[in-house]
Amino acid sequence: MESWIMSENSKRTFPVSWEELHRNAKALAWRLLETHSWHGVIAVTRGGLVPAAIVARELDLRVIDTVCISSYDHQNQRGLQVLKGISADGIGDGAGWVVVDDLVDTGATAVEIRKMLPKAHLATIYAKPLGKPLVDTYVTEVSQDTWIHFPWDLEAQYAKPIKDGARD
Ligand SMILES: O=P(O)(O)OC[C@H]1O[C@H](OP(=O)(O)OP(=O)(O)O)[C@H](O)[C@@H]1O
Ligand code: HPA
Ligand SMILES: [Mg+2]
Repeated sequence: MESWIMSENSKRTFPVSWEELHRNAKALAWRLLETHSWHGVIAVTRGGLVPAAIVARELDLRVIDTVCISSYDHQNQRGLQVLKGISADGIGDGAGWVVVDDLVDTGATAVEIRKMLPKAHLATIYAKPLGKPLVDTYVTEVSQDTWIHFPWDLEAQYAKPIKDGARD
């Protein structure tokens, strides 16, 4: 179930459950099915790994490559590092390939992917306004001041009652 909380740094916080992530990744697969017949999936690690697995399963794609890009330490953006480029042969400019990431925020990662794979189709589950123009397909837009917490970064724990100010 969706819920919104304000964190200490006054960003909106949007925790996403496994179920919601699965549902949204399947929604992304439906949109991609309508767009094209794909050669394969390129996952942007690490956040794109789980969404890419779900998309690959739904579209029956068995060829999966990764690009490894890192630019945040928790919520702090720093210099973007490309840790690994494309590995598979024959991907070329990316035409016919779908690149899957969990979200686009400022768009810095998407810009880097466009440099590597100018003709690839870039798909994310979530999109914030700054990065939205850089992706071809996404499922859900959230505001720029929202921080999305993905299920792999969460654990179940005690939550204060709403009356005590924990939630909106
Ligand atoms: O649009 P941007 O401002 O570039 O932000 C989006 C990127 O940031 C996160 O990755 P991160 O660098 O945190 O690495 P991770 O996927 O390993 O968590 C996220 O998974 C996207 O790839
Ligand atoms: O909102 C976000 N959530 C998780 N990782 C991120 N990386 C950039 N923005 C985000
Ligand atoms: Mg990432």
